[in-house]
Amino acid sequence: MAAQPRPVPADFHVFDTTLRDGSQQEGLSLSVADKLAITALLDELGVGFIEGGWPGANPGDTAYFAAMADGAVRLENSQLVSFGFTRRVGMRAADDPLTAALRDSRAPVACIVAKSHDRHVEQALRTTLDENLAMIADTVSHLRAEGQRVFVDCEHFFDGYRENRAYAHEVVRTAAEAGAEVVVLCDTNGGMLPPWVGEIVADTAGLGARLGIHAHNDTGCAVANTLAAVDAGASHVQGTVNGYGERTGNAELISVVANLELKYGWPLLPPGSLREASRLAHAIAEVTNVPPSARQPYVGMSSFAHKAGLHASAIKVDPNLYQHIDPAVVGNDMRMLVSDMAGRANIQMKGSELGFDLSDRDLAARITDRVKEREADGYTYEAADASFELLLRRELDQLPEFFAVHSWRMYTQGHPGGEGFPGGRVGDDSDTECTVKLTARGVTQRVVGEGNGPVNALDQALQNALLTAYPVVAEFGLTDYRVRILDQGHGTDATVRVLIQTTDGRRLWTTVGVGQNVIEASWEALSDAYLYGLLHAEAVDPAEDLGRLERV
Ligand SMILES: CC(=O)SCCNC(=O)CCNC(=O)[C@H](O)C(C)(C)COP(=O)(O)OP(=O)(O)OC[C@H]1O[C@@H](n2cnc3c(N)ncnc32)[C@H](O)[C@@H]1OP(=O)(O)O
Ligand SMILES: CC(=O)C(=O)O
Repeated sequence: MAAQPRPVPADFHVFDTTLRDGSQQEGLSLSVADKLAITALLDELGVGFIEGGWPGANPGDTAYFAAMADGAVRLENSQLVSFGFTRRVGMRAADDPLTAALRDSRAPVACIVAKSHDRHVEQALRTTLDENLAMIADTVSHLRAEGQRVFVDCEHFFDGYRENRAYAHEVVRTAAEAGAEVVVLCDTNGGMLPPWVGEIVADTAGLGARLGIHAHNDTGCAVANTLAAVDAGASHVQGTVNGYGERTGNAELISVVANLELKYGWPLLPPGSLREASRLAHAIAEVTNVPPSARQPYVGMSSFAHKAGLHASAIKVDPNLYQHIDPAVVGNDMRMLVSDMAGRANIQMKGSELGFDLSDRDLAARITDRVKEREADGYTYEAADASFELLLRRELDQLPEFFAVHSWRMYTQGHPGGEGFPGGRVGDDSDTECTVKLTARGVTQRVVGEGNGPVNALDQALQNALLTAYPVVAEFGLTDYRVRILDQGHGTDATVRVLIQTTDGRRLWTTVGVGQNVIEASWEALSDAYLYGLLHAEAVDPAEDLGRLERV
């Protein structure tokens, strides 16, 4: 582990702006209820400050602060922060309704954004450099007098420093002298690199103000820039969970904190909180409805997923050989992937994860070869764990026969004005039905399913045909269906891969099918989905015969 550069600064601040800057992300929109839910999760994570939004800027944010003031979420670890800007040009802070909204929010802390780049003052604010300083001093001292702690975000600080260092420093000095507790240096356009940030923060630290850092990720360096600022003297870090934010986002706060806790050895969150980080990051993603990135450092699904055979063979001896930390420290898990890059070790470890003893070298080698053969045909097992378990059981002869399919047939008929006809209306269905003949628990049936498309009809037919023998299949439902052409350029006779995700309301599983006929590939994935679901359903015994009732 890296050497500790210096002891943790006293009263180091972890400041979350998921609800304010995070919600400036394209496609992310939070209701008041969403914001309250995320507030509770952030408080559980244990960040020091939660910037909840901009009271007075929109009714939702005003309602959120009113709800917080009414005790909608009782904060155990965090302090609520309301965001706003300096008073308007030519006005008194005491007369500015948006400044009053900060106080009325009843948040104990206000964070106000101030211009610190001379060109922005003159071109965007359209005022003089002196008036901007007066706006900062007036707003900070007014809010202090009203009883709020005040942090100042210096917008475009780094770009401003490069064009007019003296003025950028004058802004920091003015804010601090007026009573700002922290002056936060913002890389608003996100164009900085770590050495530049380090140099500018070190130079600015000479002014004596307590400094913070707020970095955007436009160069892909937001977390690195945040750490560079901390190394140079910043003792307040701002960021968002899952890196949400304007354009390419903000510094990802869990990465920042995990780096400082685990690499520098600084205890920043309450004891035990970091172990909840993966769960909380995913819970927040559920609320924002933005799919979490699998490759997100520390908390992503793939952060500790191992695919290469060489990695797996070393990990079998000691997981730390290919992992920078123990995943449990951030509440994540190591996962072994099975693919054409697997060696015996991947297969053995995945097998043991699923409860199979594959320690026999020849057996493991045979299964590895089988996986590679199937992957060469287009199957993918890293994306379809359920199909891998079925393959394994088939190889081990440990797959009970839940049902035997004798035949299936698909019938689909279009009509003018319906789907598939030029000018036809989407949603005006063609007639699609599927007939399946199968035997389950001794009962043979021929059953028809209708659907709004072939896969839906297949699913309906299979479910109807299994219901008598296994009522539990009524709980199975498709949640995702993906088709990918594997050999592009082959036109309509290309090989396709179908991935189907299924749920029984408690868990999700994915199965794969491959073929030149998309319906056949779908059938393979679908029937394996039902097979896997039955295999893991409670109290289902395929050997129990329901009587040799032939219903054909
Ligand atoms: C870098 C950041 O991300 S800071 C956060 C930015 N977030 C947001 O903008 C989201 C919320 N914003 C809003 O809802 C609106 O922009 C409001 C309510 C704040 C202001 O709305 P409006 O009054 O209609 O003004 P509009 O957005 O068009 O322009 C901003 C005004 O604020 C002024 N302004 C910009 N920065 C500052 C500042 N730091 N201090 C004071 N005034 C400022 C601009 O000069 C402009 O003034 P003008 O109305 O005289 O032209
Ligand atoms: C304040 C802020 O969000 C920024 O400068 O990026």
